[in-house]
Amino acid sequence: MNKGLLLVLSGPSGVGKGTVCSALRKCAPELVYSVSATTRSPRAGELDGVNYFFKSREQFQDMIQNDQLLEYAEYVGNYYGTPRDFVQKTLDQGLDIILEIEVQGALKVKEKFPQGVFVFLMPPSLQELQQRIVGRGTESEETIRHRMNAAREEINLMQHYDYAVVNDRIESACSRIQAIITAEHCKRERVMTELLEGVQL
Ligand SMILES: Nc1nc2c(ncn2[C@@H]2O[C@H](COP(=O)(O)OP(=O)(O)O)[C@@H](O)[C@H]2O)c(=O)[nH]1
Ligand SMILES: Nc1ncnc2c1ncn2[C@@H]1O[C@H](COP(=O)(O)OP(=O)(O)O)[C@@H](O)[C@H]1O
Repeated sequence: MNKGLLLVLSGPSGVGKGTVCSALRKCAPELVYSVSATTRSPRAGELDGVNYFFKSREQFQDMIQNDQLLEYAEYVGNYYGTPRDFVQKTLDQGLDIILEIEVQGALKVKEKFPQGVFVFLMPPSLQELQQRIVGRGTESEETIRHRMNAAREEINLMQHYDYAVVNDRIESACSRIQAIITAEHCKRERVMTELLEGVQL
């Protein structure tokens, strides 16, 4: 059986990763979403096991020690990580899975899974990015400053990704990501066909 596609959606905080993922859930319901573990406190409305698995620092350290995370990173004072088993099981079932993670973690996944598809979500401008973070109203002024500094560094790492998608309009960003998924499936099917036909690659 063909393995599923591992899609990594990354980009600076506030660019709209969560929003685009929510929209993708509606227009691409066949995609499976990886739920991360984090030491950050839940925001209003966030549920354990749905938005994140909320962990203490000790619990998170245990997950690291027991090799339960595919990758993890410290981001603005908190740990975030991808539970490994769920990703592996989903791919083994031939299903596509999407990881919505920050840039350091994405680059670690790339080392382990170079066959993954790495998509960098870009803001239309840095000014618009700041407006989105401020507009969301979930962060203090100091955290916003940290996140904007992190964003500048993260955008510099865009060249390590397979695709850059501008999140100007949510629907457009979703369509672009869906087109990438379709193209990657076609590419893999073609490679498989050529291999089966004994074509020299
Ligand atoms: N490396 C890594 N980053 C993650 C993971 N889960 C979430 N993140 C990223 O951590 C950053 C902060 O997430 P969060 O506190 O929820 O803020 P928000 O995404 O800006 O709303 C974002 O860039 C997330 O994409 C994960 O499992 N691993
Ligand atoms: N294409 C867009 N146009 C305008 N606002 C957007 C767009 N995408 C996201 N937003 C807004 O930007 C803010 C940050 O989005 P969010 O999905 O939380 O970002 P991230 O998950 O990357 O941190 C939210 O208030 C969201 O409603």
